[in-house]
Amino acid sequence: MSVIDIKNLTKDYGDQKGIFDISFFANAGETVGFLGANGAGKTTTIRHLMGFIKPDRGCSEIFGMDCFRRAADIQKRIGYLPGEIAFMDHMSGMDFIRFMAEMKQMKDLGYAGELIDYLELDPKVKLKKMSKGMKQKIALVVAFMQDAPVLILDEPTSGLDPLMQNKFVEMIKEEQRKGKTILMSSHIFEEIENTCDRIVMIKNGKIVADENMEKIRTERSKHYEITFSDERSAKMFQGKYPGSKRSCNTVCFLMKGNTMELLRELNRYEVEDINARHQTLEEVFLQYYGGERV
Ligand SMILES: Nc1ncnc2c1ncn2[C@@H]1O[C@H](COP(=O)(O)OP(=O)(O)OP(=O)(O)O)[C@@H](O)[C@H]1O
Repeated sequence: MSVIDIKNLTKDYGDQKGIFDISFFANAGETVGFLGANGAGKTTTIRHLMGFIKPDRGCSEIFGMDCFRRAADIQKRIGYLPGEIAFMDHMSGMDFIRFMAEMKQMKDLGYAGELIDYLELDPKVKLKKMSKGMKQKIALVVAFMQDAPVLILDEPTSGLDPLMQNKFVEMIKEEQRKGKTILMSSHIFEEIENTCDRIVMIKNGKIVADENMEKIRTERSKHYEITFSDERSAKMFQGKYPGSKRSCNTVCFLMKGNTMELLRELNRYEVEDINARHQTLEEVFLQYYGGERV
């Protein structure tokens, strides 16, 4: 059953800006990565889901409720992390967390306390004195603290250092174990690769890909970089692998399967070095969806 359902959603800001005829869903317990470059339309879509924007056409639903008409009901049931956080600067982090807890009619702040400790956050500091990363941690606490069944996270790791990004990935894995439905926007492939079941890609306000992560993982090729002892061998080898690229003695190419055949071929040359790795998610998308970066 789909928990989040977006159907033909359109918001036209003019000048080809906005989102156009967007449809996708997130099933119960699924983590969907919503990937796109700056200005692609991620925040606009997410703000529709939160009921902040009235669509020009189409609709979005969460738990079968129309996101715009039932905004108040929906917001209560969603852990939301906004892309840009409008903080009350005079408050301390803890004041803000309490304020948000009251808005959500939460009584127990026990889980919020656990999250504060986990994220190594000092919530006594005034918001106006907090760095971007500290504010992002506050936003994460607010999004996760009510243990909501649905999490909608707009660029959740923005401003976090690598250590905290790893901690965030662990937080997501814990939520997945609890069966949460998660929609998470990002322009960072690695973040999505490590956490999501499915990837929806948006470009210039339109959905250009909707792929199962497992399918991408099994279908991706390996990237080989082979350095030969001399340029002549590199040229001969390159001739047998159309599509490969050569620079001096080194040949690079993508290949799926057929490792034995490759080893037999390499056996005929003097090889100095072999480097093999899986294609990154970014490379897979560039291969399938055109040469432009997302
Ligand atoms: N209220 C608005 N009025 C006019 N144009 C808008 C409005 N909100 C967004 N846009 C435009 O719509 C497009 C999509 O913006 P959106 O914020 O959804 O992108 P995004 O994918 O979230 O980008 P980013 O990664 O930079 O946050 C952009 O060109 C933006 O300038």
